[in-house]
Amino acid sequence: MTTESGATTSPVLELDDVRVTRQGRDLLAHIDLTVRAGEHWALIGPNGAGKTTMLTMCGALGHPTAGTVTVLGKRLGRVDLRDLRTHIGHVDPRHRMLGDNTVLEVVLTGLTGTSDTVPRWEATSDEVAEATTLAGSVGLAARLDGRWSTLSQGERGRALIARALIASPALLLLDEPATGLDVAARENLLETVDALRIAHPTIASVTVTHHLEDLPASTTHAMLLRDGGIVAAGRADDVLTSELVSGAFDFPLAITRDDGRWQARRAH
Ligand SMILES: Nc1ncnc2c1ncn2[C@@H]1O[C@H](COP(=O)(O)OP(=O)(O)OP(=O)(O)O)[C@@H](O)[C@H]1O
Repeated sequence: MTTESGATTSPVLELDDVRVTRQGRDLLAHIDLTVRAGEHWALIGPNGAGKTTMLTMCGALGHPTAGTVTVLGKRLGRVDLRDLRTHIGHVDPRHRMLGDNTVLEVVLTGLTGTSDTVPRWEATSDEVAEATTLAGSVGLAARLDGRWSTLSQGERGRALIARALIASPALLLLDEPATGLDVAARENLLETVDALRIAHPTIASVTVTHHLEDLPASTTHAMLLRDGGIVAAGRADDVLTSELVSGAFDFPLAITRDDGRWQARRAH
């Protein structure tokens, strides 16, 4: 992103020659990534390519075996992981809620960074107002009192996005946000993501998916991963081509983009 003065903003997230080795095997190697404010990256690759491992590094949930991860100029390893995480909103549809809290309570747990309400912690009236506004912005205004156990998968996904946003993160990580959603719920979710990117223009995001159909139209950049390595990375239209995506999935695919959205079919 370029500011009005023409200066390029400093990166929100930087991975420099990252390697992750587990049980003697490289799950990721030679990974470089720079994400700037206002950029929305898609991380795409087949099963086992290393997407989740990479999101773990982006989210400061673990240390790389080699290389560096820097979030907002702070280097992982030099500062406390928990400090870095306060700037990162991580939306994982497999998120486990401990108690059967209401949507409003779930959104407020984004302020305490916990998976349940904290005893004796009470939100201020401003915080409750903000949580209410955010729940409304993801289409949950009528479900504020709805309990987690009664929410649909799509509603849970949207509640988790509001939960992530309440901490005003610089970086939003979305781990397969459309998984398990029916087509209407997916379209609602993607519209929500597009809208929040307009409402929060400086936020940066990284979204993991196997399906190009699950990418919001507001995606600006993409990285293709295969076997723990980068196949291609850069502007979405340069990376999400039939040739490069076919290479990443080792399968002949024809990629089209219509009205901002992508589609992948077998190439004949
Ligand atoms: N702690 C670990 N120890 C050993 N191997 C691991 C560990 N975590 C992940 N792996 C392996 O690393 C590879 C990459 O896993 P990862 O979950 O990052 O891939 P992915 O691209 O997210 O896959 P999927 O699309 O199936 O979710 C897989 O082969 C997985 O089995």
